[in-house]
Amino acid sequence: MSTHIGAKPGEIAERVLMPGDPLRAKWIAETYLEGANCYSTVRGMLGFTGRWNGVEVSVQGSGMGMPSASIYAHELVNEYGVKSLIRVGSCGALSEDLQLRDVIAAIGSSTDSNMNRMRFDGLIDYAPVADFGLLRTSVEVAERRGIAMRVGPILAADAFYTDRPDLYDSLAEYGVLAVEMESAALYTIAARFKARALTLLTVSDHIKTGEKTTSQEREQTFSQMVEIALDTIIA
Ligand SMILES: O=P(O)(O)O[C@H]1O[C@H](CO)[C@@H](O)[C@H]1O
Ligand SMILES: O=c1cc[nH]c(=O)[nH]1
Repeated sequence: MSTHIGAKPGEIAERVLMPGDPLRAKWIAETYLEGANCYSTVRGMLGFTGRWNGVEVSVQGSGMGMPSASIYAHELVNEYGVKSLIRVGSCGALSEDLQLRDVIAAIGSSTDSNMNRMRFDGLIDYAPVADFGLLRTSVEVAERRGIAMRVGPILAADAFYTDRPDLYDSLAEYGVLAVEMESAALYTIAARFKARALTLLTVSDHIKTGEKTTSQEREQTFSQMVEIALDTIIA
């Protein structure tokens, strides 16, 4: 086992879905994966492996925020040989034309995190981006399934509760669709260690209108996003 994941060697598939919420991981495993087995309960951050259409897929909770997600992405890739990671998360919509439950594929992720500034000595504003192959496949899968998925840039923020909503308005003017809390770190770690990563999101909150889904809905009802992610990761 690694420091934060209790799986034995070989228990985690090369293809992993990563929700922040460990109970969303459990719901995905129980709802979609054939023969799902729980390989880790360390810190309650559940992980499961099963099969989707005959292909081994794992689902690993990653917690909230970039420090937590970085730990899981780093250990999955470096200690368990994971090659493809698709985050399946919730987000707050910044763009007026998004509705609750819309699905987004994040082509790139701006961030207010300091992690990459430290990586590049504050000299480079590194641009974390999705793996093009996974992104292209997810678009094809969404089209095939008749799901109107939006593709665009998002923000990965350190804080869920912001003191600077004005910055969200500015970002929306620059085409940023939504805010979540992990994708910039996920894309950076995948790039650094030669893995593929994509973030898919479902709009759980609307920052402009104040509409929101319940915690139970965030845990157990984002099925369109999960189905796109599963078909994409085995393609
Ligand atoms: O629903 P998950 O995947 O946890 O994602 C979003 O929800 C959490 C905040 O409620 C943050 O982790 C954010 O990125
Ligand atoms: O980070 C997040 C996730 C969901 N909803 C938000 O408003 N922010």
